[in-house]
Amino acid sequence: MATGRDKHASRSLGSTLHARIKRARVLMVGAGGIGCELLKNLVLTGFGEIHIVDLDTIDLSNLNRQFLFRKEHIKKSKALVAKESAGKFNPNVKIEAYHDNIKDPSFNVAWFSKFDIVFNALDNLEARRHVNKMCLAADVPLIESGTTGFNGQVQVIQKGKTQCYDCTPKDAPKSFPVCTIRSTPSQPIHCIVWAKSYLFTEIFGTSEDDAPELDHSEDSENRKEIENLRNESQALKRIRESMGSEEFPKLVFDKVFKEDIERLRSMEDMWRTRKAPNALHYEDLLKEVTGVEKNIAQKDQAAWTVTENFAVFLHSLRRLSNRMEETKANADTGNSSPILTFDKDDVDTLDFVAASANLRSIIFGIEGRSKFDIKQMAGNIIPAIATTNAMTASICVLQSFKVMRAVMAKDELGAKLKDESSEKSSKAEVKEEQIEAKTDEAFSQKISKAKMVFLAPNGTERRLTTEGLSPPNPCCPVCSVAQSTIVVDANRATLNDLVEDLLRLQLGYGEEFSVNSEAGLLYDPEEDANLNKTFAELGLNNDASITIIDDADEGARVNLVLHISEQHLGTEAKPIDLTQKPEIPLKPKAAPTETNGDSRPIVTNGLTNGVTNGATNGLKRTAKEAGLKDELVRKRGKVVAESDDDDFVIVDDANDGVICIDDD
Ligand SMILES: Nc1ncnc2c1ncn2[C@@H]1O[C@H](COP(=O)(O)OP(=O)(O)OP(=O)(O)O)[C@@H](O)[C@H]1O
Ligand SMILES: [Zn+2]
Repeated sequence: MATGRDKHASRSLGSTLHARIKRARVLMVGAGGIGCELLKNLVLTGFGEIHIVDLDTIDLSNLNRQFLFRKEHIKKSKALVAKESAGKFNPNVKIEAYHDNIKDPSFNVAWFSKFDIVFNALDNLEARRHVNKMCLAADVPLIESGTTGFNGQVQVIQKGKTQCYDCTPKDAPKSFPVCTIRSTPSQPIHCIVWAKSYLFTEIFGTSEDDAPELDHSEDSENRKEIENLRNESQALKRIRESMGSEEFPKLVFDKVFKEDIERLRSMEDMWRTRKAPNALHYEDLLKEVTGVEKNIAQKDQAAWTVTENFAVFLHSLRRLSNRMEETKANADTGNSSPILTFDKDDVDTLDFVAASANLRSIIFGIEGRSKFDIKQMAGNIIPAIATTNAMTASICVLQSFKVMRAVMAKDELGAKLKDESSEKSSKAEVKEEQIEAKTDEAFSQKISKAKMVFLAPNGTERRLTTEGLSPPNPCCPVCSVAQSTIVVDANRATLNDLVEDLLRLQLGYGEEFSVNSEAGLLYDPEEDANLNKTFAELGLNNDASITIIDDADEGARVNLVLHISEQHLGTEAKPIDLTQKPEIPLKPKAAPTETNGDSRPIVTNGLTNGVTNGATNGLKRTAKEAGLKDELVRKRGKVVAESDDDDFVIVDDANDGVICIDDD
């Protein structure tokens, strides 16, 4: 019988569901904007055991919405502080915190399978995809959520029953052709991307090729210009070597704001339909720079003049160069040169990018932007809205009740059928598989009540819409796959053993297929350099998985995911073997999923908390169409305790009203 602190939750949910929730073990990945809200909800609902994983530490800019954190927590682990703060709300809940990356191999399939539900509260696609994959492998339900500004989204994912995170394509990342950025900018964003992904990285970072904003797909059409641009980058790299010297700022300035511009200007064809750029002159600007206000860089709302930009450029370049020199001097290993990365909250890097972007804009006759605007644009910032995170987190919990009901239905029916089968063993023997099928049916029925929920602005109001869950996409490269475990003696087994013996001989693969690890391609017919390497040399250790993609023209099979179980096998045994021969169905013919040509769905770059799934029109429907009931607030006293339907009732016992939220 629930008492005290449990009473409200128990009466709202019904004592059976609430009792199960108290025994539930859940995992929450990410303790940021959504995570803080979600953890508070989970703790107050009474989920018995909550594990939190977050790799990050608390930053000043988190405090406005991540309310479990205070000023004194800055630089401390998000996971640990979230545990401390939320633990105080309900001492009956056990919380475990890990300051770690969820992709760490210690969080393996066996670890994931210990949870009843996993909640994603992440901000990037890569981590989301990883958790999606792990939950599929461990057969644990996943509640995926994301927000961008006023938009929020929650998706329930269950292996074999619903779409997974990768069943639908994601929006392509925002990128620009290299030539637009390097030769023919026409908008402020082009100059900002140039300053951040080209100039800054060439001088202080690694290489421009790493920048996701740069799209190289049109390179072959502009071969000559791309060659010129490559030479320019090389020349800039050489200038980088004189960092710290007196003439360094002038060398950089003359290179990128004068010489490169004069070269571009000389290409008359380029400027027939565009305004030609005008180079800037260092000496002219230097003469005027003494007149610039000292604190100009702090005036972040104003558009700076050319001289003001020049002053901020010089000053930030000096600060960044000094930092590089200091890091170099303090570095233990003298060989590798230090690098800096752009961070919107690192004022030196922001000043440099803002001033450089504006100087380039001036050259190309493009309107300048304030430092404040550039911070938003360069940081891909869509402001995080605390209320969106709070609403989204609460929807996650409402959906988790439906999942828990499905888990309960399965458990209860399973126990009942097992009892029956043991009691009346000879007469009404219920076979193991029949029990499995029946309990699975009970689970499916219940989980079908879960919904995909969208939150969107509607004028000055917020609108919630729902959509039924879709079945898995039969062409999904992540969930519509065959899986198996292989035992591997990692020091003896080579990639060739896998390709020739296991895949070709035992499983009948033809010529056209590829072997891929999380890190990328290991083998295909054109890439055979790794064949003689052992699994150990390739870093394929225990719990890693590899994906075999069948590229046969006819009769290609679905992707095969092989989980590695590392074992020392005697020298007389094969160094690699299957534990069980997997059934690998053929790929369906029609391919409804749009892909980018390498069997991976098109992806978003996961801005802010990254709305989870771009492929829906759910936001366009009205609340009525979506089946939302008008009557959100009901009369006091209508308590749905012990009920098995899907009404959620929040009961306020203090005689001041009962609010009943029907989320069907
Ligand atoms: N691979 C990962 N493993 C563990 N935690 C992760 C991983 N990737 C992201 N996270 C965490 O997910 C959380 C996402 O929260 P949120 O989107 O609010 O991000 P933030 O960095 O706190 O804020 P913002 O990006 O808006 O400045 C962050 O705390 C982040 O550290
Ligand atoms: Zn899928």
